[in-house]
Amino acid sequence: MRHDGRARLRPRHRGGCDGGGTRFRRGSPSLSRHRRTRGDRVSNNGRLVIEGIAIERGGREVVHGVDLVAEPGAITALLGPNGAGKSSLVLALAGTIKASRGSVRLDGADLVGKSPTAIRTAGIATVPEGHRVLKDMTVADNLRVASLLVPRIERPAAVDRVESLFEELTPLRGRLAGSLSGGQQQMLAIGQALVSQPRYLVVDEMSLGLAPIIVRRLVPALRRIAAAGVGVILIEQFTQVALDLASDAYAMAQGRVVVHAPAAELREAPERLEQAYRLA
Ligand SMILES: Nc1ncnc2c1ncn2[C@@H]1O[C@H](COP(=O)(O)OP(=O)(O)OP(=O)(O)O)[C@@H](O)[C@H]1O
Repeated sequence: MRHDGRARLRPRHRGGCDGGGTRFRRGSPSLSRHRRTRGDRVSNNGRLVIEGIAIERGGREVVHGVDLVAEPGAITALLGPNGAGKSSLVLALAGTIKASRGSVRLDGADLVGKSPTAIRTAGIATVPEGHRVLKDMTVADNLRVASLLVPRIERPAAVDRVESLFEELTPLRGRLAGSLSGGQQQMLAIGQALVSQPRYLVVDEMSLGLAPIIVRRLVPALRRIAAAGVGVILIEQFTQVALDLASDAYAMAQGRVVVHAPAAELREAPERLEQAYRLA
C-alpha cells in the first residue's frame, strides 16, 4: 500500500484471474481512491464481510441469514437459481432495501441501514440487475454524469481511467448510449459504477440478455478490474463464466447459502451445485 492510500496497479494472480496482458494503461491512476488507514487494514484486511444478513420483501423473509466474505482484488461468484435471493442481497448491499438483521462490514464500519450514497462513498458500487444507461445521452455524458460523485478535480482522470478499461467504448464516445449494442451498454453501466473508484464492485446478472459471445468480451475487463485491486462480487447466470473468473464461489437457494467453495472445485464438480439446489 502506498502512503497516499491508493492500491498499486500491480495485477494480482488469484484463482481464475490470469491478469496476463490485462493491465490498465501504464501511468493511469488506481481504480480505488478510498483511503485506508493502518487501523483499517488491521481490522479486516480490506475484506467486505457480510454476516447473518436477513431481508424481508413483501412482508416475508426471503433471505435468511447469509454470510459471505469478498476479498480485495479477487472475484467472488454468487450463483443460484431464480428466486434464491441474490438480487435481494445485492439491493441490500447497495442500500436500496434495508436488511432486517445482520451486518455488512468494510474497514470495521457497519453499512447496514446506511443510504445508497453513504455506501457508495464507503467504496461499494453496484450495477443492479437490468440497470439501464441514460439512452438519450452520449457515452461520454453517461460517464460524466457518473463522475459527479467524484471531487471536481478528479473527474477527468476518473473518466479517462474507465475509458482505458473499456477501449471498445472510446470510438463511441459521441454516440447516444441507446444506440449501442447490449454488450456495449453493459460495459458502459459497469464503467459508470467504476467512475467513483470503488473498492468493491457488485454486478448483478452481468450477462442478462446478452449472447455468450458478447459476454466473453466483458470477461477481460472484469479481470482487469480485479487485477487493479477492486473486489468484485459477480452474480452470473452463466455458471461456467463466473467460475472461470472467480477464485471463490457461493451459491444460494431459497434465501440461504447452500454451497461455499473455491471456484476451481466447483469447475471440476459442477454437479455439486445442482445437488445443493435440489436439497435446499
Ligand atoms: N419486490 C418484491 N416484492 C416481494 N417479493 C419479492 C420482490 N422481489 C423479489 N421478491 C421475492 O424474493 C425472493 C428472492 O428474489 P430475488 O429476486 O432476490 O432472487 P434472485 O436469486 O435474484 O432471482 P432472479 O435471478 O430471478 O432475480 C423471491 O421469492 C421473490 O419472489
